[in-house]
Amino acid sequence: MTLLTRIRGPRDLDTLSPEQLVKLAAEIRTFLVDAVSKTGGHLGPNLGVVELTIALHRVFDSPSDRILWDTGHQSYVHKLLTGRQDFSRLKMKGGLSGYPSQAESDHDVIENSHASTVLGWADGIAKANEVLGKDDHVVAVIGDGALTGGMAWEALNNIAAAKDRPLVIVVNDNERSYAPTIGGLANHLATLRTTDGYERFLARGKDLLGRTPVVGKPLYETLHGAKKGLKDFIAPQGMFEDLGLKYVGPIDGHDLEALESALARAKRFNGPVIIHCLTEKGRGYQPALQDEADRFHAVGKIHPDTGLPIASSGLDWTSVFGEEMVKLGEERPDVVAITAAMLQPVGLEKFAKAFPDRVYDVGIAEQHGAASAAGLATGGVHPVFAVYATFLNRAFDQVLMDVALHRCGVTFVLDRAGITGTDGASHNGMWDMSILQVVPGLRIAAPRDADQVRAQLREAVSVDDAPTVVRFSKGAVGPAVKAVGRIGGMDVLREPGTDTPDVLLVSVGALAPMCLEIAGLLDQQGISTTVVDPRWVKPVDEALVPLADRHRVVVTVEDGIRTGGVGAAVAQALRDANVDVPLRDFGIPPRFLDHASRAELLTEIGLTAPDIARQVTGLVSRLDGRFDESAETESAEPVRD
Ligand SMILES: Cc1ncc(C[n+]2csc(CCOP(=O)(O)OP(=O)(O)O)c2C)c(N)n1
Ligand SMILES: CC(=O)[C@@H](O)[C@H](O)COP(=O)(O)O
Ligand SMILES: [Mg+2]
Repeated sequence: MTLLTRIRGPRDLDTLSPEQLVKLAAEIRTFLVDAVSKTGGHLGPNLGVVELTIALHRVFDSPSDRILWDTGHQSYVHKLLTGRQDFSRLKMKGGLSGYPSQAESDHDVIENSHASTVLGWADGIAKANEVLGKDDHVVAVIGDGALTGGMAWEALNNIAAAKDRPLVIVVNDNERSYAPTIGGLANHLATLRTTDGYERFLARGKDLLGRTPVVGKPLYETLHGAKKGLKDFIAPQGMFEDLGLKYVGPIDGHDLEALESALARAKRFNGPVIIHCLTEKGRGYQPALQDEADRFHAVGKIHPDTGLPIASSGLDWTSVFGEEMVKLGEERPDVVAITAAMLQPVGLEKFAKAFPDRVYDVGIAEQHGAASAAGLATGGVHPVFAVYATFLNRAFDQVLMDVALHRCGVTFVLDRAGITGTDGASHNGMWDMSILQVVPGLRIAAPRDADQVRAQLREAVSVDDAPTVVRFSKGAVGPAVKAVGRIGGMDVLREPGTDTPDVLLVSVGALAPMCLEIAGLLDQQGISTTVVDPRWVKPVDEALVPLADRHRVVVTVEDGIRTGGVGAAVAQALRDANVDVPLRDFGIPPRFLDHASRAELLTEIGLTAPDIARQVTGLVSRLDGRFDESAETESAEPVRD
């Protein structure tokens, strides 16, 4: 029986002595390394918040007091202390989410993994408490990386204005996002970090002066009484104080006593207060062989003792992009790159090494990244903004009104496009082909394999008067899919074998192998199919409508939301041309998908070859006047509304 197994809820922490709390922290670290090395997950961030989370749950009374986590990837310890200690299926279907989950616990609030939102939430909950006369506390934990996001400063501006509205902000400062956090804010935090902590100075002063004869005691009280002046003396006026926020720190984020003391003081403070905690990402984990540059921010399954990955994923989409970017960088001195604090995850590490002066890490600031890209293009260079598809959502207006309206030649490379799965609903890159459909002039490429990534990236950066998008999936690249012909701008992947084909199957991006499998299954039903890959899915290829007119049915298959997606755009093009051919569009339902593997989710939403072939067979049978009930069964869609 370990101390950890005795903790069934936060109040069980109250029974532990200081020595037991230190032991508990050690047990939690051992648990995290053992569990997360088996499942994969955010090992580093959680190793860094063990003491902080214990102290938070001892000082505050969750769930009546709200403890909110920015991005939520560092909430494993919070889960362990709030009754969730089965990590055997972490991030897997039916197992614990890798982020807070209201369905899992009343202790959880913010489920989405998009950074920099926690202060907005906290501001709102604090206002609601005020309206309802509730004196519950609100605590927001935000990382130094998330603090570089613009939303955080919009919220701080509001929070600082309400001097009598209690709100505790814990800055979890481990100096890194994936890599070291960039920018003026990071520099300012570094200054504060090096300042002799107010608490430490007082403690040292008390100790030093307390030891001197009587004269020492009054002097200490005098100093303590003049703490404002003292603070000015020992800590430069930080911008937080300039904003009107009480600043407490820096606090050693691994010293339980110091943490509890600071949090208890903040709890009594009748206004917004910032606790600046210094933590170490990956603390306590020094595997023999692997010194992860990103301090084990997000690991796959690893050997716990070496830190090395259990399995390599082979050639992945990200690497193909990264390699081609280096070649482009050599050929095109005007090509520059932008990342939002994710240089390595988006594949720009090699480009940065080759061209250190032509890559910009803007912090977790996608909106700024997009607006800055408009400036870069206007200034005469061609920016390639590499970003996860889901994170571009928040920069939609900048793409529309800064980049597209001004016809800027900017290329957005969207990694993790389509269903990613295990990081939960907010990480699926499922919205880009829908929301970007409405951007005038913007073109979208969906490469189907490695060769097409290389080719379409080059086509994209050759466009200097409009935004271009190249979107591809997460993980290993699928097999090369060769074209057998070309119609307009579209690659023909499979000829129908007849002059009067039944189905035109429009295959989008990485789903090409599945679309060829669908055509094979239809073949077995005597249904002839032409498979085309439009390559550029926006705008709809001019040759697609006349081609559709030569078929009985059009089918589109995309790894994106159906609503407003490629299928919808093709349907509109057919309507605009008065081509009356039935169309069935297959894609992701417009709902949030609970965490599971990509394969499990594709199966659950019916985005598989057998499911689609069955539905298309039913459609064609109906056209032939034969209706086969078994042919069309609604696919299970256990997704959350
Ligand atoms: C809008 C957005 N952009 C990018 C990411 C990817 N991301 C996840 S965690 C992380 C780093 C967060 O750094 P920090 O806030 O300091 O937390 P730490 O991991 O250091 O605890 C990033 C960039 C994200 N979750 N949300
Ligand atoms: C929390 C966050 O947004 C990232 O750390 C993300 O989880 C990484 O996703 P990948 O594992 O797909 O790179
Ligand atoms: Mg950090």
